[in-house]
Parts: sequence; structure tokens; C-alpha cells
Amino acid sequence: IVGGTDSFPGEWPWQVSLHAKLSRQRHLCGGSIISNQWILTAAHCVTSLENPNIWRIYAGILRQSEINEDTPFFKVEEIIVHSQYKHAQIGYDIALMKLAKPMNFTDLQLPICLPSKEDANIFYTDCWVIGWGYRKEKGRVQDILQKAPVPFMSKEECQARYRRRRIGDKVICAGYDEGGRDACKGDSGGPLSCRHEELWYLVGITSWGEGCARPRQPGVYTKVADYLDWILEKTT
Ligand SMILES: COC(=O)Nc1ccc2c(c1)CCCCCCC[C@H](NC(=O)/C=C/c1cc(Cl)ccc1-n1cnnn1)c1nc-2c(Cl)[nH]1
Repeated sequence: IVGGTDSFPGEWPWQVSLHAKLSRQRHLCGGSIISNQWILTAAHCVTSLENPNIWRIYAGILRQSEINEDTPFFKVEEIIVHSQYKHAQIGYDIALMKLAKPMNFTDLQLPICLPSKEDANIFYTDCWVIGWGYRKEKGRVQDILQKAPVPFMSKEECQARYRRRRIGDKVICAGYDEGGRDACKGDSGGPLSCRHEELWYLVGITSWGEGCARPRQPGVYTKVADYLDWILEKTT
């Protein structure tokens, strides 16, 4: 996250850190708890790493330094990538990870609400992008979970900013024309969380952008409200 601040313990209890253990283990992406057995993340995080056994999901943590060989993690039983996914810039950048065992909810690990279909066209005004990603384009994974407020941007405005690309219809853009606050490397797969009438909703999944926090280059997020049928089909 560029231009963010430290989060507090329990502030974003749905945020998880997805680690993969290949030769060694490291944070790869963010994800969101949507039920006691399902994590929602970005397809680009898991494609080419679709073997469930290499994944370790850490929930209820604020700091990456809380993770060591003794830290408990959730094993993954199944990974479901959207069948139409090809590249993040094209869209369908959404995937589900089924935990091997249902998790117990605590104050530090809780699900976030999925938006309802009626809310698909709400112009949210209180949205935050969260993650342990870089604070600048040439950076490194952060220890303390970062948060940054990002304003919604209309599809039209977003398409005008990304003139060389066709901005898909099932995406949301968020960011500042003057730049300065945005997601960055290591944040993808994580939530764009929006507060609406006292509840938090998973409005977007951090997907891609042209650089980090550059002026007039907003972040592009998978629009979760447009995938509710897919999520329900795959999780029930
Ligand atoms: C110590 O451990 C580490 O350093 N881990 C570790 C650390 C970092 C990474 C990995 C591992 C690779 C994950 C591979 C799959 C994921 C590959 C793509 C992914 N993208 C993003 O997270 C954000 C994109 C993004 C999203 C929005 Cl909304 C706006 C601007 C964005 N950016 C534009 N340019 N940069 N960001 C990424 N993530 C990383 C990189 Cl490197 N790129």
C-alpha cells in the first residue's frame, strides 16, 4: 500500500495473508474471509500455483513477523479459479480457496459481508485498500498491515485514464487523480473494503494498475457484486 498507515489489531479481521511454500515460504497475496471455510482472492495469485498443498493461509495477524514455523495456518483443500480468467487486465480476476477445515471465528478472524446484487451500483464513499504490499514501486513487503482510503472512480473516468486498455465491465476503479495512495506489489488478492450503513462489504478484489499511486492511474479491482452468482454456485 502506497500512502497508507498502520492498521490496528482486529481492524480488518477478514484480511488474510496467503503464503506459498516452494523452496522457501513467503507472502504472495492478500485474501478475504467470506465464510468459515472460504477465502476469496485474485485468480492471478493462484494461477500456476494451483497445487493446494503448497499454500498456507494466515488469519488473525497484524504483522508478518508474527509468522514463523510455529505459527498456526489454514491448509487449503481446493482452489477454484474463474474459468474465463486469462489475464488480470482482461478481467475475471477472481478465485476461491476452500480451507481443509472450517475456521473458528474470533475477534481477530471474522468474515466480511458480500455485497448484495441490489448494491451493485451503489457509489460507496468510505472504501479502504488494505495489505502488506510495497509502499513504493521498488519496495518490499511490509511488516504491519497497511490501510489507505481510496475514493471510488466512475467507469467512464477510469476508461479515460486507461485509454490504451479496455476497462472491463466487471471491475471497479479507485484512486486519486493526484496519485499518492494506492495498492502496490503484494497487495493483490486483498479486499477493497467499503463501509455502508454500519457494515463492511467486500466491494473489490485488488487486481492491477499501471504503476503504484501514479497520478491519473487508478487501481483496478474485481467488482465482487458482479460475481455473486459465481461465488454462490462454487461455495454451496
Ligand atoms: C518476501 O515476500 C515477498 O516479497 N513476496 C512478494 C511480494 C510482492 C509480490 C509477490 C511476492 C509475487 C506474487 C505473485 C502473484 C501476484 C502478481 C501481481 C501482484 N500485483 C500486486 O500485488 C498489485 C498490483 C496493483 C494493484 C492495484 Cl489495484 C494498483 C496497482 C498495482 N501495481 C502496479 N504495479 N505494482 N502494483 C504482485 N505481487 C508481487 C509482485 Cl512483485 N506483483
